[in-house]
Amino acid sequence: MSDPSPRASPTISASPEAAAVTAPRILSATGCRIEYTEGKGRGVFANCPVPAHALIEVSPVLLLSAEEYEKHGKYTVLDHYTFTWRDGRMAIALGLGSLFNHSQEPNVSFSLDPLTESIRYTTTRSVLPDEELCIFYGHKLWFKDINANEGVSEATEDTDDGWGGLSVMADNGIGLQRATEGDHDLNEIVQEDSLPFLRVRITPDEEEEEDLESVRTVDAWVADIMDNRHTTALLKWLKASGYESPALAHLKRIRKSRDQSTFLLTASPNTPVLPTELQGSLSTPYQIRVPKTAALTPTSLQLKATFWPTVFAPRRKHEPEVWSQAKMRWASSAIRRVIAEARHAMQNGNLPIAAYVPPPFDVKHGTTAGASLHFVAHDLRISAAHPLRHPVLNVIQQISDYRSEPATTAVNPGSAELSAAEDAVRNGKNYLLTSLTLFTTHEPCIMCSMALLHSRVKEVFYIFPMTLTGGCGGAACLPKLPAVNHRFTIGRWKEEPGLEDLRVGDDVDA
Ligand SMILES: C[S@@+](CC[C@H](N)C(=O)[O-])C[C@H]1O[C@@H](n2cnc3c(N)ncnc32)[C@H](O)[C@@H]1O
Repeated sequence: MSDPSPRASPTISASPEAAAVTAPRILSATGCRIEYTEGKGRGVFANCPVPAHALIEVSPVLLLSAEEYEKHGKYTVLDHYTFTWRDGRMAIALGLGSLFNHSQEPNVSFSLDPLTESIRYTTTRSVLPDEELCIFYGHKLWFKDINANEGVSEATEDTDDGWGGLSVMADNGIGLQRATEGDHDLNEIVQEDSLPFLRVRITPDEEEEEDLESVRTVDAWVADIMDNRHTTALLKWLKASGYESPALAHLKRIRKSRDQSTFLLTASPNTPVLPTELQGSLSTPYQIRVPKTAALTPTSLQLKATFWPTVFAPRRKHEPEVWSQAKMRWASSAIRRVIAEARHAMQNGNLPIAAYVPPPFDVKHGTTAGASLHFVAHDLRISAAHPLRHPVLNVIQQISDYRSEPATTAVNPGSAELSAAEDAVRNGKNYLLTSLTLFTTHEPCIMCSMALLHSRVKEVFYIFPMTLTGGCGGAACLPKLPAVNHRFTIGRWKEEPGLEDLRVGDDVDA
C-alpha cells in the first residue's frame, strides 16, 4: 500500500507476544502445520515431503462487497489478508489460506475458484519436510520482506493498486491495474516497434503474391459445360460423387466466359468418370492449373482469377492484435515469472527451461481481474529421468489434471463441493488452452509446438529462439503449415541482459 495512513495500523502476529499463542500443529490432511517465524509471524510449513503440483489446501472464502471493504475492511487487520475477487469483491480465505507468507521464490501457487468460492493452493515444486510453504503476494509489498535479498530481485513497481493487502497477489501480481499507472494511460496502444517482442510471421506466404509467377497452383480436372440446363443436375451429382474435396473449397465451381462455361470437377489425380446420363452435358474432362489457396488480398484475387475464379478471404482473424500498455505490463510480469521458474529449475539440477500460463488478459476490460487460474511448470527431464517431461508438456498436463480432477479428490476435507457447472468446465468441453497465452523461456520444440496446436493455445511468447529444434519459427513453424487447422500468435521476446545463465545448447529440445 502506498498510503497506509487512513486506516488503522493493525499489528499482526509477528511479535514475540504473538508467538506465545498456541497454534494447532497439524491442521491439514496433506501434512501442513502452522509455525511462527520471527519477523513474519505465523506461516504454513510442510510436515512431510510434498511432491510438485500437489493440491495442499482448498480454502473457502468469505466475500466482502467492494463497499464493505472500502468503508470498513481496509481499516482493520483484515486488510493484510484480503484477496481481490472477481467483480471487485474482496475475499478472506478461511483455513490455512490466509497464513501463507510471501516469498519472491514461492513454492506454492494459488488460484481463485469463483465457482466454489474457494482458493486452491498447489505446490509448484517438490517441498522438503519442515520447509515453509510460501506464495507470491505481488510486487508491491506493504511490509519489509525479511527474505528480500534471497532469490530473485524485487521488481520496481511502485504504484498503489488501491486495494487491500493481498490484492495484487490475487492474480499472482500480474495485471491488476488501475486505469493509469506511472506516466502511461494503460489503455494507450503501444506502437509495433515499441513492443517488447518481435512477431513471428505465421500467415501463409501467398499473402505476398505480387505476380503470376508467385501464385501457387495445383492441377485440377475441369470440363466444359455443353448444355447449361444440366448445371443443377451436375452440381447434385458432384456432391454425391465423392470427387468434392476441401482442397478446392476456395474455388468457385463454375468459370463463366462469354461463350463457354467450365465446370470444376476434382483435384484427384485420376480422370473423373461421369455417369452415363450426364455424359452429354460435359466435354471430356481435362486438367488445368488452379490456385491452391484463397485470395488474401485484392491483388492476389486478381492474379488468381486469371487461373480460376477464387474466393476472396482476407484473414482478419490473423491480423496482429494491437497491444495496450496494460497488456504489455501483463506480459512483462508473466515473462519475469517464467524466468524465476527457470532459475528455480536450475537450482534443482534441472534444465533452466520453464513455461507459464497466466490468467488470460481481458482485452475488453484491460485487466485480468476477473480471472484467477494460472499454471507454471519447469523442465523435469533430469530429476524425473523422463525424456518427455518438457515444461510445455508439463504445464499442459497440469491444466488437464485441473480440468479432469473430480470434486472428491480435493485433499482438504473442508473444501466445498464443486458445482455441476464447474464439472462441465473441468471435463474438457473446451480445448485445453483455448484463449490462453503461454510464456516460455525457450522456444518450444516441434513436439511441444504440436501439443500447443492441438490444445488450441492463443499466443506463445518465448525468449530464446531454438534454431535447430524449435517448432515456433526456429527449425519449423508449425502453425504456419498449410494443413494445420489452428493458428496461434507467436512472439519472440526481445532478450534482456542478465539472462545468460538460462541459455542451453542449440541442440536441446525445449
Ligand atoms: C496474509 S498474512 C500471512 C500470515 C501472517 N504471517 C500471520 O501471522 O497472520 C500477511 C502478513 O504476513 C507478514 N509476512 C508475510 N510474508 C512476509 C515476509 N516474507 N517477510 C515479512 N513479513 C511477512 C506480513 O506482516 C504480512 O502483513
